[in-house]
Amino acid sequence: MSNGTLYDKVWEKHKVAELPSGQDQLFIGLHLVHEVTSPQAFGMLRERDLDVAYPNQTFATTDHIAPTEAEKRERPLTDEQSEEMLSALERNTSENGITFFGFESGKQGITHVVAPELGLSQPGMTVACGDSHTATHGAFGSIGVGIGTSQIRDVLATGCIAADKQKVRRINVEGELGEGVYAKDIILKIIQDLGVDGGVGHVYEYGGPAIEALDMEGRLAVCNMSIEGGARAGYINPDETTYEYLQGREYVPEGEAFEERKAYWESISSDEDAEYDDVVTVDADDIDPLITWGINPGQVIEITDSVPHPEDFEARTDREAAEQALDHMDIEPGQSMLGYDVDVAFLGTCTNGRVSDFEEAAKILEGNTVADGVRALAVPGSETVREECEARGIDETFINAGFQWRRAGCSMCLAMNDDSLEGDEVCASSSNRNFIGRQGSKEGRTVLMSPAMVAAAAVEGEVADAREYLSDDPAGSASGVGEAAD
Ligand SMILES: CC(C)[C@H](C(=O)O)[C@@H](O)C(=O)O
Ligand code: SF4
Repeated sequence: MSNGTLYDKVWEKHKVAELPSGQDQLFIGLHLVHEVTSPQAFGMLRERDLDVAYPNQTFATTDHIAPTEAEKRERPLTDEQSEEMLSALERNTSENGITFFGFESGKQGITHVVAPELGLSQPGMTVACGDSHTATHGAFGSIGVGIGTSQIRDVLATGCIAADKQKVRRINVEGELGEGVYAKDIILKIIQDLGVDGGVGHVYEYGGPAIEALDMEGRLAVCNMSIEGGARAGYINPDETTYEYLQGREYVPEGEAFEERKAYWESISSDEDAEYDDVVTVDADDIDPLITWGINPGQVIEITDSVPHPEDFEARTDREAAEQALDHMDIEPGQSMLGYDVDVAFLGTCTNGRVSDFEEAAKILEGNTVADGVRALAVPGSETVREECEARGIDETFINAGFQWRRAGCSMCLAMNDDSLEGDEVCASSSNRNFIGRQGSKEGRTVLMSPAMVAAAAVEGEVADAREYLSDDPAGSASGVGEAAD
């Protein structure tokens, strides 16, 4: 194929058959499993006396229910439902010969953090997981899809799913990010431009100079939130950054085998003259840090802008959503989000729980302390991330600033463990969803932002512009930054 996209090529290589339904039977190369969505699927296999078809291509970890306080990891877990899910996963994986990265393994963490760092996610693969953020793995140039329970059953039993091929939208991110502006801001900007439903029926191919300039961790953050933009998956063509990242990782072959694999990886990249169903351009030069003001990730503004009026939206549904958001967040149209009081600062998740995220935040925290009354949580995305941060002394910066330094898991991203908002607390969060009730309290309020912005909010006790802390000019002020960015 000379004018194909990566999506076309990888799809064709994994297509087993066309089904009478019109869907394709797609072979899945890597199946990732966690404790929340898998127990029922394993149960279905057991009922039919079926074996797991490809145990060697299936890897499990525990993340959503994982307690993040070391002493709460003792078994049995105090929360009965969590203990049940965890024991079920342990039994299901050991009975079926599936590798499980549990607490004792030293590799436990969020599925979408663990698989990339171990080198399990590789270019040209199809990756499936019973989790909507499986798009994350597309950062390597793979097709990562979130699947439901019956599809988990299908992958376990046959290695395949029935799937609809999507259209491909190329998103060119031109220019260069300014200081204090990150991958998270790129994806929030894309969602602001295209909307939370803009990607429906599509996968997003991200490219252009600003994407190519991102390291793998930044690319993972961008692809992670494809689903928040409504896309079925999101990916970035593999390049030297990808190959360099992969080399030497536990599940990546070495030597000649690596070179062979690399030749395949290069062959599946989108061709220069690939045809797309749609092409969109975003200019990275113009992006200021973004923060959400509402209750979905599309209700987002640049920090230098003010909260919109419901009348600014054309569609009635958007106007109503804006009214509901203003009411829930207790904010007024036209106001700035700068100065919005924050009770909790939460740094972690499969979007921004990697070493570089903690590193960026630590630059802001160095020599500063968390504001009085702010509860600040740093939750590494995996135990490997935690150990690396500790080896480099990054944890010290957090602890000295007044953050709690925790063990790995999803934590307050959706509060399936003990980490939860209380009452109408406001949380400055590096996560990916700000839906009502998402962080464990119905009245709780979530403001999504980059890790650096979370750190600045923790120090100020209110939403702040992290760039003030990064300015070389010690006299640099918020207004100075604002003027420069206008
Ligand atoms: C619990 C899980 C199924 C869910 C998902 O699918 O994404 C969770 O990870 C989330 O982020 O909301
Ligand atoms: S960190 Fe959040 S978004 Fe990611 S898998 Fe866990 S709950 Fe889902």
